Amino acid sequence: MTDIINKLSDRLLFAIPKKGYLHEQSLSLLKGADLNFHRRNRLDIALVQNFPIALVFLPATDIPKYVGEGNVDLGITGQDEVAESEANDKIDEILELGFGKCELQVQVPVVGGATRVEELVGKKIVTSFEILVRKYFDELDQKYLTEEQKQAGVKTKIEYVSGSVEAACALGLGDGIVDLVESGKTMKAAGLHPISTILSSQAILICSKNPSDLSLVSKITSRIKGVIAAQKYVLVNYNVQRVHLEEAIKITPGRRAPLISPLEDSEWAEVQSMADKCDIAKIMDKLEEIGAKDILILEINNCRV
Ligand SMILES: Nc1ncnc2c1ncn2[C@@H]1O[C@H](COP(=O)(O)OP(=O)(O)OP(=O)(O)O)[C@@H](O)[C@H]1O
Ligand SMILES: O=P(O)(O)OC[C@H]1O[C@H](OP(=O)(O)OP(=O)(O)O)[C@H](O)[C@@H]1O
Repeated sequence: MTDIINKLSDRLLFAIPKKGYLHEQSLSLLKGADLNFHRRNRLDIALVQNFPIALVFLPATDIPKYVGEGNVDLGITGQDEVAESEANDKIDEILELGFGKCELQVQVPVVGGATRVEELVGKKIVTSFEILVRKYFDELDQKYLTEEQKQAGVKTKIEYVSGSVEAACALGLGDGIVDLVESGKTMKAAGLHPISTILSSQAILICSKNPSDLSLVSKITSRIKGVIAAQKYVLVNYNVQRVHLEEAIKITPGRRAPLISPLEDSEWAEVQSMADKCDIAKIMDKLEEIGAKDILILEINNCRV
């Protein structure tokens, strides 16, 4: 351990979620960006072999604090965690990473629960997002509590729990909860439904205000951008009769323009173009309709766009 710590000076410190939803995808981003490291068993620091970078594995919740205070230069965490740590002004959000997408929602029992969020004012809410929920209900309290209630010191009570928030209503701990929702399966299984959304979140790359090596931050950022773009796009390759080329270009306009190459048969051309992965089924249907042949969809390993 001490030998690693001695090697930390002069290295850019990059915080990675050590477990949970953001862990695996953060590791695959590092792999795609070709940051090679070996993490020794149970050690939360790993030196990157091909860059002067040290990875520090920390809970996603704590990463905004470390980056905001400048103890760590770069980090991956959720937008929800940055907001909950009130770190928005202390860090720079460099890049949305496109994973860890979820919503922070106010949820109540389907049977017998409140129907509107105003009905929860003055009651008890259970959450792991104490700060955000306090702010959210302070505004509602201001708006919906009567003057007499305010003077009597009535407030919506926010109760912190560290996990399994969805169990709170059934156990009688709260009248509603505020928790993250992705597929909605956890919420549904607990007999809850959402009545309001406080924020939408995804994983982000954040940077301290004074990173130790700005040019290395830019380099890592553009590598990570390349990995994300490669996941977003595919390469479409097909042959089409020249009489249909104009329509083909409309279907696959590419990011700048498609590459058109002549074929031995002068009535045909080969077209190559980048396309959004999520549109690909529709694009293939349309290409078939204009008689395109030999349509190939190729994964992109990495790119700079
Ligand atoms: N179901 C989910 N789908 C997508 N993203 C999620 C989901 N749950 C959490 N996240 C994102 O991952 C971040 C970390 O949440 P997670 O529940 O994995 O925390 P953890 O590291 O396991 O535990 P702790 O809350 O103790 O830090 C959240 O702040 C959020 O940005
Ligand atoms: O909408 P879903 O796809 O069901 O995902 C939402 C669940 O995921 C997270 O919990 P996690 O698994 O991290 O466990 P936790 O309850 O202990 O935080 C979150 O707190 C929800 O409970």
